[in-house]
Amino acid sequence: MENGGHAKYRVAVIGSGNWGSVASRLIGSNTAKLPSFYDEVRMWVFEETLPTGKKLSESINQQNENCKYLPGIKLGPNVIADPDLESAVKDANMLVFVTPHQFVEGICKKLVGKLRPGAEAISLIKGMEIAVEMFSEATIGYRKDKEVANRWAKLFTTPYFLVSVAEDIEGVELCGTLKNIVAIAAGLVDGLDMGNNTKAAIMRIGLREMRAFSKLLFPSVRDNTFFESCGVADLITTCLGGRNRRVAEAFARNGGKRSFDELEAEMLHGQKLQGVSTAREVYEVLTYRGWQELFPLLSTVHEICIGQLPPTSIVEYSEHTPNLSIIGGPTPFY
Ligand SMILES: NC(=O)C1=CN([C@@H]2O[C@H](COP(=O)(O)OP(=O)(O)OC[C@H]3O[C@@H](n4cnc5c(N)ncnc54)[C@H](O)[C@@H]3O)[C@@H](O)[C@H]2O)C=CC1
Ligand SMILES: O=C(CO)COP(=O)(O)O
Repeated sequence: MENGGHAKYRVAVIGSGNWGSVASRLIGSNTAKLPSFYDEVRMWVFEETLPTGKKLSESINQQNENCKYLPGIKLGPNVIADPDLESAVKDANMLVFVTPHQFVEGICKKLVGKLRPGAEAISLIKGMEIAVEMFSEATIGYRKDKEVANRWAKLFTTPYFLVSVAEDIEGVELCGTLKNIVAIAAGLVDGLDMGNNTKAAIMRIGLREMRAFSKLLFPSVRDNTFFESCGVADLITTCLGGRNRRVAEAFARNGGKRSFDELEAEMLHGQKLQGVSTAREVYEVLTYRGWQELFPLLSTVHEICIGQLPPTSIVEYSEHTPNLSIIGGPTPFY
């Protein structure tokens, strides 16, 4: 019998970028200790050839380290890189999705019919400095089944990484998604040397728009979710230190003359920005629903990213947007 007659869980991580590698290390450290999990964690690697000519997956397995996306950090002996998606997931009953969001659809299509019956999945949100074991935290959103949510929390929790659960899948997901747009706005403010007061204002307005947009789309979204780690804490950390912020700062310093794509490739060496594409996707929703004027910050970020407005518009949008008093004042849904 497995685990004294109780179910035993096998984990596969789908993705091996910066956060994917951190997550695999964290999970591997727990599965090695917890009897209800198999030790081995398979990490699917989107295969790349390194400048040395070696395959990334081979290098990870030889060095026990992802030299491209998380250099200098050992992943743990039970983390195995696997470039074959089907082989990586075939025995797993707990799947951790952690790829840039633009690749998820293609990956899911390839997984159709390949998974174990009853396999559960989670999509990861936030937490970066934990690779060097600095204190951090995260939130898991769930619907109804708290026992399942708690099992996932157990898989991730360590003394330096605290994981809580919130019964609000949409709210947790939207926090993690929308804050990347606000981080672009924060980076623009940095690139324009506008200082901390302006940046704090942008973060506050951004948080309000995040909450309002989430609640308009999904009335079930809870206010409290925005005070969890996935909300205000994730927003602050991304606006202070993240990749979206950093590239947006460079974009503003270049007066918007070099594109985000170009700066991403130059500055991130294969890592991917999420804020620019998310801003576009959210803008499509805003346009479709006629909500643009209600969300001037979210709209303006997209218009700046595509070169329709200059970076300075991030603090000028109130002049362009007739309905702007809404940002400062109460509305039915803010
Ligand atoms: N890095 C962080 O601090 C955090 C990241 N996240 C989220 O985790 C997700 C993954 O981000 P990271 O692990 O940081 O990735 P990353 O940005 O460090 O690396 C990009 C990854 O995409 C892969 N890739 C490139 N082309 C691909 C393709 N065609 N198909 C599939 N994969 C491809 C690369 O091999 C690499 O693994 C993103 O949605 C991100 O927003 C969430 C929380 C924290
Ligand atoms: O949470 C993150 C991505 O979703 C991390 O933020 P950055 O990509 O801005 O570093």
